[in-house]
Amino acid sequence: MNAYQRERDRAATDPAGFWADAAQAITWTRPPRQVLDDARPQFTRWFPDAELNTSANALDRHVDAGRGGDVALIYDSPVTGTVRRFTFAELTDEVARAAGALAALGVGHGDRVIIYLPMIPAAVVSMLACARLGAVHSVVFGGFAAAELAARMDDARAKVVVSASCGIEPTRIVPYKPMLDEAIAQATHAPEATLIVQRDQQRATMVAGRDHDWDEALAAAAPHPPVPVAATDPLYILYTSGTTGRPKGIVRDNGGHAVAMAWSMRNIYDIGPGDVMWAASDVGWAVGHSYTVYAPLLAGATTVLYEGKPVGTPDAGAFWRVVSDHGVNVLFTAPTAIRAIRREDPAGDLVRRYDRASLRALFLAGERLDPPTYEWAVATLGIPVIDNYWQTETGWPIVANPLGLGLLPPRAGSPTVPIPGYDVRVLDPAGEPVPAGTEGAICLRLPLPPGALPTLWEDDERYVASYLSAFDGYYLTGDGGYLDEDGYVFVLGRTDDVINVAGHRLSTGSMEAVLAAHPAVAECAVVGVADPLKGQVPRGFVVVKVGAQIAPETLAAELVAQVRARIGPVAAFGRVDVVPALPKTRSGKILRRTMREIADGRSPAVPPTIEDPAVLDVLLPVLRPS
Ligand SMILES: CCC(=O)SCCNC(=O)CCNC(=O)[C@H](O)C(C)(C)COP(=O)(O)OP(=O)(O)OC[C@H]1O[C@@H](n2cnc3c(N)ncnc32)[C@H](O)[C@@H]1OP(=O)(O)O
Repeated sequence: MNAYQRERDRAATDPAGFWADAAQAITWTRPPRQVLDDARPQFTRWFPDAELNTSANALDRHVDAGRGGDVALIYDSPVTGTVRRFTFAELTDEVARAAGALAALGVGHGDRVIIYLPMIPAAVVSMLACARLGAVHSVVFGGFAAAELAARMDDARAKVVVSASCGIEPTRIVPYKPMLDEAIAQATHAPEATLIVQRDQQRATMVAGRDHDWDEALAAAAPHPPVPVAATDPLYILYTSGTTGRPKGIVRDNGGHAVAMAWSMRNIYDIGPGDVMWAASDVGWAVGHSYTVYAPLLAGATTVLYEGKPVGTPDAGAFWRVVSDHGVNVLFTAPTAIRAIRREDPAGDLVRRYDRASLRALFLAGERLDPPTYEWAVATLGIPVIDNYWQTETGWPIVANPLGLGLLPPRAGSPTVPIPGYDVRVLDPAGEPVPAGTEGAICLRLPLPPGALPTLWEDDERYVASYLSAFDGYYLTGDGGYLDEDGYVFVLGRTDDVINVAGHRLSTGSMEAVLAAHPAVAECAVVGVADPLKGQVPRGFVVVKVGAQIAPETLAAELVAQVRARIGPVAAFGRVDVVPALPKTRSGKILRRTMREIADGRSPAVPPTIEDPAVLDVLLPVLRPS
């Protein structure tokens, strides 16, 4: 029996003992006596009687252990030409002062703080400052527009927003502050105050009495000590797209999260004190939360915060330059980033230009890892390339090849095996496990392990309806796939209308809501179609109202602009076709899956309940231009 099998079996047969041992990696202000509270099986709570502070575990603990001079955070920003290193002592001091500044604005235990920032140190600092106060942060990715930001402010009822004057994209300055002002104007629960990082590239106009300068506030603040919180208290809310337009507020607790992060660093990513981990994901995504901010610091490792892109800042060698400059041991990114690099540097000339001796493994997640990208990375880098499958909801890998426990033989197309703590089952529509090799719904037998979502923010009902109601006793991932006879997991893709664009999970429903709001649109559908770079991109199809006087190209341009303005550039919504009708079932359900299959060049599954098959014949040349 190998180390993986031993850990997997122990987590399955003795979860309390397994996670009690894992909890030893954390410093508790009140150690757990109870590991698992399963009294309400749909609402498992981990370490229900324990107390800790996550920020103290990520920072102060390492300073107290004499490692204050070790580097905690490297900020590398090719877009500003800056590299800055923070030791654990310096980062602790900065975070304590940021916590003091937030406290001076009235933020305390349980209050919500929205963080809308580019990839600058203030993003990491403000997340950890919230954690220090026992406040709940909610980071919103900068590529979302004002309406999306306002929706999150309202749902979280945020007291304070931390933001910046601008972000810096390779070809333009993105003014964040006007977007924030617009969101505050739209929100029904406007925050009481904001803390704004003024960047020299574009300074922001401040609203007197509401907006406070980040640098000045931190300089004036008294350092705040860590506040012990219940392990079950929320650490953060991270909104993610569901099938409807309304985002889901994924809740992460403090205790289970800290334990899961620490366990995963050692056993999956093989990272410990003194190592350098670089998760090249925006902190607005789950990978950024878990593996750019919390997990490396909890493990006492150095993390890299990169304000740049895989290509264009300045070229496709950027990732290997960062690896070489900072001695990165493990790089974690999304397949789309590797596809972008490969497209510009197919022969790997730029890869070979840099010393990558430190790099032990490349982890990839966020979307399906297509075989050509995997094979290119293996051949070009000559190190293990490890697919890992998880979700914003789980916060850490469900399926991976656990480097720290000893790599298992990889199998093409599989992210390998379920991680200890996750009981992965594939079910048929009746909820029965299917035989090996048979496709079905990928589900997780309850309870979910520590670190996975305990519920949705103030919405237990939606949590149950979204994830737990399809099959009694199981969490529904929303992905389809199969297990092979050796338990390797194969993930085939979403079974609902959620799409994945460049590793960003997006709702087609929210895009359809924007299209439907146009006065000339009678009906619409948005489907995700295959894209060689981004994995998927959304395509819109609209039917105009009888008598609407608008040229199709004008309507299309207006709709593209409106999706960008309402959802943001992250949607990558660039194409709308005006069509005479949409294919539907007799009960009126639009056949989005059939449309997607045609657009992707596959043989479409046309249900016998289709209302008018002739509609598909008319759509064919639009969906699949020859
Ligand atoms: C396992 C759990 C999870 O799945 S967590 C999610 C994991 N996913 C990820 O980490 C995302 C991976 N993807 C990426 O990091 C990016 O897509 C990479 C590969 C770096 C490419 O970035 P980029 O060239 O900006 O393309 P994109 O498609 O992301 O951007 C689309 C438009 O949005 C813009 N944008 C992007 N970031 C920001 C930002 N922080 N602030 C403001 N705007 C932003 C981009 O400029 C781009 O705009 P435009 O359409 O070109 O005008």
